[in-house]
Amino acid sequence: MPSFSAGASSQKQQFARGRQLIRQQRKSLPIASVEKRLVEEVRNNDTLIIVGETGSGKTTQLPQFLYDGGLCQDGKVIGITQPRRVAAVTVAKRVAEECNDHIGKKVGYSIRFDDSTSNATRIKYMTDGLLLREALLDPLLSKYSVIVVDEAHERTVHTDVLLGLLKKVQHSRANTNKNGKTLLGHSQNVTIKECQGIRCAPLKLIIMSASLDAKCFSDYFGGAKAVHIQGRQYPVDILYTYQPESDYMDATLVTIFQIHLEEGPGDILAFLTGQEEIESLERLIHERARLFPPESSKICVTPIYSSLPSEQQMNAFKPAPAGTRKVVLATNIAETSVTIPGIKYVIDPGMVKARAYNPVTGMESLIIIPVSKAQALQRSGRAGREGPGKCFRLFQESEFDKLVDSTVPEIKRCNLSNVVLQLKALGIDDIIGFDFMEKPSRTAILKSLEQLILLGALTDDYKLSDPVGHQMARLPLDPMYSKSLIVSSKFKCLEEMLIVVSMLSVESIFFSVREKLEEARAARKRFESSEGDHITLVNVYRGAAECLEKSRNANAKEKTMEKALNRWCRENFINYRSLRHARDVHRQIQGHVQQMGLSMSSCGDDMVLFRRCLTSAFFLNAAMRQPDGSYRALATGQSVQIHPSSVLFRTKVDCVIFNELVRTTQNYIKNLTRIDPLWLAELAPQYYATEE
Ligand SMILES: Nc1ncnc2c1ncn2[C@@H]1O[C@H](COP(=O)(O)OP(=O)(O)OP(=O)(O)O)[C@@H](O)[C@H]1O
Repeated sequence: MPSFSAGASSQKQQFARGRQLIRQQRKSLPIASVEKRLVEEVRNNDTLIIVGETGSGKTTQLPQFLYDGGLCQDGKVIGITQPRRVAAVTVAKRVAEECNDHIGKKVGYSIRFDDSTSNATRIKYMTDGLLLREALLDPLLSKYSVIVVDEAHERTVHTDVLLGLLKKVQHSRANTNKNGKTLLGHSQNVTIKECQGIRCAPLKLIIMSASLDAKCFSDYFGGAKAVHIQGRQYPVDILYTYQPESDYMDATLVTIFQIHLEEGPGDILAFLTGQEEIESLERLIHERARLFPPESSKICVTPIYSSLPSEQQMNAFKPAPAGTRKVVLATNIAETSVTIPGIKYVIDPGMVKARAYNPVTGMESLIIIPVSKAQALQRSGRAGREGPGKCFRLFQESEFDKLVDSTVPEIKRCNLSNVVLQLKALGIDDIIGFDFMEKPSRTAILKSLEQLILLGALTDDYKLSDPVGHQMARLPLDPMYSKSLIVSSKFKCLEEMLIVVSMLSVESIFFSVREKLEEARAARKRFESSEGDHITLVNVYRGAAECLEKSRNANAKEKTMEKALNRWCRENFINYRSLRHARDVHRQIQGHVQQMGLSMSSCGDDMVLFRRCLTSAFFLNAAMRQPDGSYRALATGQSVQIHPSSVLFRTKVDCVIFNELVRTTQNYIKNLTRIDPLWLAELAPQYYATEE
């Protein structure tokens, strides 16, 4: 059938209709009626807390109001931080569209490894982690007139550090105004020097969310004013189950099909806890959908989770093909801020994967726990954004009442090494005395200081070491991974370590399907190394690189090469999405290490050298086999088991290093490599050597 395109005049009409629609939508948002008042409040208060229902227009409208109200004079920028990359990108694109402009001009976004701003950008969406990094170079954040910390209720570790830092910056800028000279940190010369002589207008700070405890934030900011925006755009019906659900995955599957068969048009958004759950549910949906007669309406599934490459994440935001119902399977990255077009139904099983930390042992792990009331509210708020919606909570109403109001701030349940390293790099020396909104425990801070000294990032008197500490602070990675790259450059195996760090930053490189378990096992055998998972991952990455090299040599175009890689992945039961993401991360980190001047080198087939290097980097995560067959983590004394996904599962190696501890029914260690226990004292004498 021939395809037709609209003529120029009809295109113009369509465009005008689109603009008209956006204008109407903006006008109908609850926040629109209080525009003047909000701008006034921001003028009159240096710090303001804004609370308003999900979808009331806070994230997209407030920055535009402030821009129109003249708060970007003198080329200053309004910065809006988001806890998640996907929100920063999609909201910025929407606001650019509302401003009838291209992204990167008046409105832009900046996230790690992806900057879409220019000198013309006045409204800048970014992740909170990125603003922290900017503060390393510009301690007064002098280009910003206003900073909006959005979704502050999430209390991610970055948000909490940022709040403490912004409080300090506000104070410093006020003082700079008076004396023309200020001091942000207590001891770092660079910071003092850079701040001298800069005169900045006071920094306006706005804390925003649909579900935050305004009093708690107001107290922290010296009695800051809180403003409540009334009203929501569309109603969302909340439905609960009559009975408790024992298997939330199965309950989600059943609910998806119940909606598909019984409810009117509209897309579905279901929240799961991680990539593995999402991929397994995706398969189950496809299997069940095949049982329907071919003429019935179709389902199209799009996953969205943090380790999915950005352009694949964006598929969730595209409309489903005509006659199809879109089912978005998401982790909590789609829980706040985002508007996914088409979504009318939300399914919330009420569970989330969260970080947990034991400050005494210093061990961090991931556990699946019930969501908080604030999270449940945010999830239901993803419906009702373009029309009335429904939220199916897969638990009883009485269970909802038992949920905690808000999640324990991440800063209280994570390893603080990264936070401490960043604060040190910002010139803040007294970590225990730092004005955190909620102080992490003293034990946790001391533990991380100790870890950073052991990793060589801090000197014995708690100063950032030169060059290692400074280099580690520049890498956007967990300190242990940053250290592994620096160490590997000395061991002359940076190439291999770069692969390992990239592959470890994605979930589930291997996959298998129930009907093809044997085939998958055989395929995996081709990559397996009896030395452990790290070398196995290197083998997979190199196998993929060889496949790409072959098609490059055959002069294939980029698209054809990707297709060949996709095929190779399928044949080898490798997760194509994860591998692509790993290649992406690889490219980005490679850029960083090259900038730092680390020399690229490969150990070739000398895997003893590489295992020694792994030992030297991850010595804090070593475990020894016990007579009963279990393992004991040497740093913490915890009893652990090898995870069934490891190539070393069911082997009897004496000593291993590992990268991850997962707590389910027991403590499992994942991503292991066999090492010689004698290497520990030799390569990490600061930790293992005993006095003679
Ligand atoms: N990408 C988009 N496509 C279509 N409509 C959108 C889009 N982004 C926002 N909207 C519309 O703008 C409204 C306001 O969105 P906004 O993100 O500003 O609300 P919010 O108050 O910040 O919500 P939340 O607290 O959930 O982040 C949405 O409810 C929706 O109607």
